[in-house]
Amino acid sequence: MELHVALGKDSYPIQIQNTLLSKVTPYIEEIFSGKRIFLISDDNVFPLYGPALLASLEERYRCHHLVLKSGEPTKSFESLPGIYAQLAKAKMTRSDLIIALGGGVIGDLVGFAASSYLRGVPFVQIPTSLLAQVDSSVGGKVAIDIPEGKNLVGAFYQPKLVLIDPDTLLTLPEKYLGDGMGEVIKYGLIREPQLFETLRNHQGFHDLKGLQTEIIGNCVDCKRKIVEKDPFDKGERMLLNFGHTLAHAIEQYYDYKRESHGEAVAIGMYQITRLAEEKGLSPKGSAAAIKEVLLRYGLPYECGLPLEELIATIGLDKKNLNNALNLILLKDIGEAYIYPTDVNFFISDTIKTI
Ligand SMILES: NC(=O)c1ccc[n+]([C@@H]2O[C@H](COP(=O)([O-])OP(=O)(O)OC[C@H]3O[C@@H](n4cnc5c(N)ncnc54)[C@H](O)[C@@H]3O)[C@@H](O)[C@H]2O)c1
Ligand SMILES: O=C(O)C(=O)C[C@@H](O)[C@H](O)[C@H](O)COP(=O)(O)O
Ligand SMILES: [Zn+2]
Repeated sequence: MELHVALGKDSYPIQIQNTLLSKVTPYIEEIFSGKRIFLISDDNVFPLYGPALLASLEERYRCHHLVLKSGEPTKSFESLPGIYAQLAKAKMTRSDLIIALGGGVIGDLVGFAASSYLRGVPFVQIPTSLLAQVDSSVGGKVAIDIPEGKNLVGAFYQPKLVLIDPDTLLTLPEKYLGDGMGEVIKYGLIREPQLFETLRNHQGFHDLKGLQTEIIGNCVDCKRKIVEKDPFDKGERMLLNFGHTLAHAIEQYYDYKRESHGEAVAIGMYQITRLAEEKGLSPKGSAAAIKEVLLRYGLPYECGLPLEELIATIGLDKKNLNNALNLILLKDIGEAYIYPTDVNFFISDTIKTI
């Protein structure tokens, strides 16, 4: 499947196809006429896919590479000096190309490094986790986490090309398939009721066999349409943040070391809907429907944190504009809306912990 993100001069193609990783050069050639490529990956992904990918690229390009420690803490300020130093050592210029090979951590971090080194070096996303294939590799949000909050330092910087090979999911550990399903369930809830129905009728990622590539395409296409209308997150794109106000606060609370992003989003979607139901802002029964599907995909719906512990971080949410906190709530399963409010929304007589 081929999709195209139409963003004027920042437009780019997305290829989704099995075994794609073994034949990337023609796709790279279409968007890049330079000579030098710098590939960045992590220490789980590189040993699996890096050597073969580099070998094929080296037939045509001069290649350099850097392997970073895997895990969310790598998506931090501390990783940047090392990346910039290696890019400088390789004499990378704005007419060269950076490739991010890995999950969302590598995509977000490398994308941010690419956006800032020389004020912008072109980059390509080759996502290898389910989460990165359905969500983070598309749309150009690149960022690092800081102790004060998730993704608080970043940029909008679109890749030149996204290459998605669902076969890489064969080596992805079960836990991270669950993480990706957190974002897949999000698409079902905000915009894709039929997808949600399909998810409701299956049990776990493996049970979706035969539908997996189609589901990845469905999610990417859903995100593509939203990003094309609102690339800079000023309105409709905020819907992609369903569950994320609480998710980001939970991740930050545990210093990005306990709940992974997909798990935190799962908890965030259920808990915000529970609060919204209590206030009559979402239909009764929607939180229960979310919980049922989360459990089917091995995802959590609570983490035992007192809500009041999260209020200060919620105040830093990026959807907070002109003193209004823009929450994303469900009008129905498959339809989300923006609800401008303030942190008092999170003060409830009955819901004290999430
Ligand atoms: N930019 C966006 O729009 C956006 C969207 C959603 C999430 N995110 C970000 O993405 C990050 C989470 O991404 P993630 O869940 O991919 O985490 P991750 O990058 O940490 O990858 C999860 C784990 O899987 C390993 N891995 C990846 N692909 C593999 C493969 N094919 N085989 C074996 N192991 C593999 C990684 O080494 C890592 O250990 C978070 O920082 C989140 O904020 C960004
Ligand atoms: O692309 C978007 O827009 C999203 O909100 C996708 C989210 O899944 C993703 O986690 C994103 O990084 C969150 O963005 P942020 O602006 O809230 O940091
Ligand atoms: Zn997310």
